Amino acid sequence: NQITAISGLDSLSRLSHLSLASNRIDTISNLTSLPLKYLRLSGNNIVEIENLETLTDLMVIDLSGNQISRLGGLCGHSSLMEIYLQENVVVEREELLHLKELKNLRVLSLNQNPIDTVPEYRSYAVFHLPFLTRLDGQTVRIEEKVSAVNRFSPPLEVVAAQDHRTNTKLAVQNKPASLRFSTLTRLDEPYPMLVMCGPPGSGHEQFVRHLVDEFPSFFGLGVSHTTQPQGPRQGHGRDYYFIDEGTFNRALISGEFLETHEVGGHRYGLTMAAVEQVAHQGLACVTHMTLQGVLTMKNTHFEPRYILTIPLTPQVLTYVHIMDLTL
Ligand SMILES: Nc1ncnc2c1ncn2[C@@H]1O[C@H](COP(=O)(O)OP(=O)(O)OP(=O)(O)O)[C@@H](O)[C@H]1O
Repeated sequence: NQITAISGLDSLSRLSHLSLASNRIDTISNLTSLPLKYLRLSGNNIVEIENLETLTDLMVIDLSGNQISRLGGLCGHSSLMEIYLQENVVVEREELLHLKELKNLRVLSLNQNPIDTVPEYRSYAVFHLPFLTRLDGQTVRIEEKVSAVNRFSPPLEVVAAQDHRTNTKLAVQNKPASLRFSTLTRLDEPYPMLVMCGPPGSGHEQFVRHLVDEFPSFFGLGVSHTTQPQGPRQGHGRDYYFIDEGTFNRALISGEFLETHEVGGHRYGLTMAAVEQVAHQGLACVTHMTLQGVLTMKNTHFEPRYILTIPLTPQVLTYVHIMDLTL
């Protein structure tokens, strides 16, 4: 039809299905008093999803074929099960975050929107809207859900495996083979190495330092490289090798690292050379790292002993629980 505005429906106090598709409506209005469950406004000129706050029973909304770019107006509609928004102008994938709280949402269509071409859009949607069963007309497969989680919130094992794969590949490709002191030990007796780990603030770093100070004829510190700025009490080559992002990347690409990890926006990595430097002195290498670093080390040919330190404060115990420790 040629309807340009919604009006005259106020008295329909039992109206649950309404279709005003293929008209010339540009604003959603005058629906607030209706107990709508199904609302079809496809093929209009609507720019904004608005004035729907009171439609708390809404289960299906079809706004396909409009000019909509933002999804904020759908937030809070917890009874919504199906949203049709194909052929609109949604660009930003962050718009999907407005739908995160819609726990009953099973079907979402956003095909033929610019968002369609945003890299990893589907995976992003599947990750943030885990209850969806159909997205853009296709069933959401369990494999997609798993790979979306691995992409956007990967379990430590996955991060560690990827880290190990990268470092091993680069080391094999870009580093000449050389005789290593750490591998000159007998086959039945691998190079002795100790890795301390624990949640932030657990004191594993001080523990390592005490070990090296008290038993200098047995332990040597495997000093990691980091992009974190050097603190006033920290020594270059003693606590860490403090390097910038570019130097870290070059070392990574040339296959220097056994493992790398990012903590709090800073990067950390233990190089083969750092271990070799200790092995060369006939000492056992002791070092400290995060849990993911440990999991990467477990993929290497080294067979360190691992010690986990956990201060028994409630915050740290929560952290340990979150990390799902399976050392
Ligand atoms: N090569 C590495 N790989 C992975 N993690 C590392 C590596 N080197 C250091 N880390 C870890 O990075 C984290 C941050 O290091 P940082 O020196 O900032 O310690 P911190 O903030 O003082 O924390 P803590 O109190 O746990 O020592 C620590 O848990 C440290 O063990």
